[in-house]
Amino acid sequence: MEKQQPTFIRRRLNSFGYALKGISAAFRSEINLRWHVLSAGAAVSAGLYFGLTTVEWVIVCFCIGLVWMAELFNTALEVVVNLVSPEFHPLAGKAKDIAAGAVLVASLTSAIAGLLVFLPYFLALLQKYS
Ligand SMILES: Nc1ncnc2c1ncn2[C@@H]1O[C@H](COP(=O)(O)OP(=O)(O)OP(=O)(O)O)[C@@H](O)[C@H]1O
Repeated sequence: MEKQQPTFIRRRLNSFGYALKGISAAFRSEINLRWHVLSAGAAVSAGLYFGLTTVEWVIVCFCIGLVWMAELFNTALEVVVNLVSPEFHPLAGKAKDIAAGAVLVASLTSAIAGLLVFLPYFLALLQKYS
C-alpha cells in the first residue's frame, strides 16, 4: 500500500516544530541568547511601566527580533563552521568573526533605538522625583 503523504497543514506544523527545536537548542547552548532574553524582558517591563505608544512598541519588538535573529544565525553559522572546519583555519575564524560582527551591529542598532525610545521617559521620571 502506498504511504500517505503528510498534508499541507501537517508539513507546516512540522516545520514550525523544527524551528522551535532549533530555537530551544540554541537557547540551551548559547549563554548570549539567555542574556538577550533577559534584556528583552527588561525592555518589555519598562515599556509596560512607561506605557509606550504603538509605534514605540513596534520599534522595541523589531529591535528584540533583530537581535535574536542575528544571534540565531550566528549560532547556526558557528555550528556549521565547527562541522566543516573543526581544525584551526583562517577562513573558519573569519566566518565566525563576521557573524559575530553581525550580532554586534544588531545589538548596537537596538541599543541606540532603545535609548531614543526610553531616554525621554527616564528623564521625565527623574524630573518627577527630583
Ligand atoms: N576553526 C577555527 N579556526 C580559526 N579560528 C577560529 C576557529 N574557531 C574559532 N576561531 C576564532 O575564535 C573565536 C571564538 O570562537 P568560538 O567558536 O569560541 O566563538 P565565540 O565567538 O566564542 O562564540 P560564542 O561565545 O557565541 O559561542 C572566533 O571568533 C574566531 O576568531
